[in-house]
Amino acid sequence: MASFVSSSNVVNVFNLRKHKLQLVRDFYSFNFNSPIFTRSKGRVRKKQSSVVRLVTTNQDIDFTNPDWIKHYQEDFESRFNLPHLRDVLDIEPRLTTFSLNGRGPQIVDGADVPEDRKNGYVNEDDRALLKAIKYCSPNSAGAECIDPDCSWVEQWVHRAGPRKQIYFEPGEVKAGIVTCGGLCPGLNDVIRQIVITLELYGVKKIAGFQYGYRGFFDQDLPEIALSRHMVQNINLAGGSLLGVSRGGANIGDIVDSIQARELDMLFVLGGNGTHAGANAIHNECRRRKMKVSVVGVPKTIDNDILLMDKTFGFDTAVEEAQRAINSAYIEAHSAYHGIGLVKLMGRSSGFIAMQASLASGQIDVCLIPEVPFKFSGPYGVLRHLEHLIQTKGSAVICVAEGAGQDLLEKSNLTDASGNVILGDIGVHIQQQIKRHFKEIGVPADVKYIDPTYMIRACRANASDAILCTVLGQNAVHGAFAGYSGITVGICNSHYVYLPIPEVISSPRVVDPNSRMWHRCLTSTGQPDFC
Ligand SMILES: Nc1ncnc2c1ncn2[C@@H]1O[C@H](COP(=O)(O)OP(=O)(O)OP(=O)(O)O)[C@@H](O)[C@H]1O
Ligand SMILES: O=P(O)(O)OC[C@H]1O[C@](O)(CO)[C@@H](O)[C@@H]1O
Ligand SMILES: [Mg+2]
Repeated sequence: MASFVSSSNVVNVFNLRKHKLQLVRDFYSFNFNSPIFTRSKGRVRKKQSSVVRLVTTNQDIDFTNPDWIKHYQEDFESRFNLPHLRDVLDIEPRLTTFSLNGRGPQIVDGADVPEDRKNGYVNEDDRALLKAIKYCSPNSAGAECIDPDCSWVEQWVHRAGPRKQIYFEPGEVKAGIVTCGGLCPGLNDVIRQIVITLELYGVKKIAGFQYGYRGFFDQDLPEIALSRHMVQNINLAGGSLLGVSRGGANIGDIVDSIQARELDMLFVLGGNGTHAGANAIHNECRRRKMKVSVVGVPKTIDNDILLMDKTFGFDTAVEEAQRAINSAYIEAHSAYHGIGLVKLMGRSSGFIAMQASLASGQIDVCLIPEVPFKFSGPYGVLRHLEHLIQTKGSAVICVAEGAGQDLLEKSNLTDASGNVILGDIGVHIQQQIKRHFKEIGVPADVKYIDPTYMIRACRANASDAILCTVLGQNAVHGAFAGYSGITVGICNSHYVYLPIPEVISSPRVVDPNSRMWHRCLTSTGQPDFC
């Protein structure tokens, strides 16, 4: 069976549930020998009455149907429709208690909204455009096309922000916050902002759950009562006030615990795994007809959540990674035939390695999981290193932890959450380089730096701190608006709400055909290692 497209942004488009449209890799990588295309005056055209073959679905997109865009958009709209408590519960909204004037008096139940505050709320029907580029052809750099003619198809997603109508009585709300997975700069900023915004609505009971989902069932981990006073300065330090953990998420037990603790809202900060858990919690609450809003805030240093411009902590990680790269450069540059090697995080996505390489300008070779490479042989990395040593006298390599796993022995080991434990590509490369230069009789001074935990234990930089602030506020606005099973994000520079399944069906990855990867290659000057 054909595999799916690996470009994250194309995956978004085709990241479809059972009855949805799905296209196959060979279609989207434009296999021009495919029976569905013909060539005409150098342009690729689809053959008349061609219907793109679809996998795992009974439904095809027939691009010869003049209404296909309309159907596509209807389908898109239904996929991105936000799950709401109203869908399963008979509940009425009330006027918000959230004052747009910050410290101004809160609007009391039944009172008229003062004139000066009427225009500041986000309407439920407000939308933001997910994609901003119209590609002329599938051959345009980084093209994300739906049909072979790259037709312009508007894709609208829901705008985030405070609504005028809310679905909870703030004074009666008990809200919970939990942070799961690995650390990420900015976790404390988000916790802080959620607490502050909840209090602005008038919420008095805010519970922090300790060490990820474990905090819901481990009797030795009591809830932490959170208040503005308590979280005021937590953003000044990295880590998570609440602690994090992997594994141990039994959804039934967690929902029992939510029920027993009478939670009305749950804010879940975490990556793909955490969001899968949050969505399962949302579904179980829904099945039990519980009035609980479950809202995610994507936390992934790897930046591997679909559709989003970036996730919080990523910028900070890149900035920190540059320091390691700079050290590697100085070591390599100062040594006789110095080779600096830096391994950065990125299990399946090379964003940190790519961006840090671009930012530093000191990298000669950047290796990421999305782009296979040969290490030895005439077109391999080792041969290029020989060339760099001959011509420049030194070289610096940046490798993402998930890169080149095919060169290592598979361990089949997994961590507590079921994530595959990867082989150490950094150590492997270091050994290979040392051995190779010894074999060819050329001296090489290899210095290996692994700043893995240093880049994620630090506090958020300014741009991440702002992102965290907005995401934290929007998470609370989303819960009060009655949404559940959603997450917050920044898409195409606008803040939006997205249904969880749409952002976690696969990890977001670097598109090897994207402008950004090409810019990285321009910067490093590396050849294709294959
Ligand atoms: N498919 C799933 N369904 C329910 N819970 C899950 C699922 N996958 C992971 N979890 C739970 O979510 C929590 C976090 O998962 P994981 O360790 O994979 O981190 P993550 O959220 O992906 O963050 P990171 O980016 O740091 O890897 C764990 O407690 C794990 O048990
Ligand atoms: O050692 P830990 O805490 O499991 O985290 C390591 C993992 O965390 C990640 O940064 C994701 O958060 C991966 O890139 C990395 O493999
Ligand atoms: Mg994960």
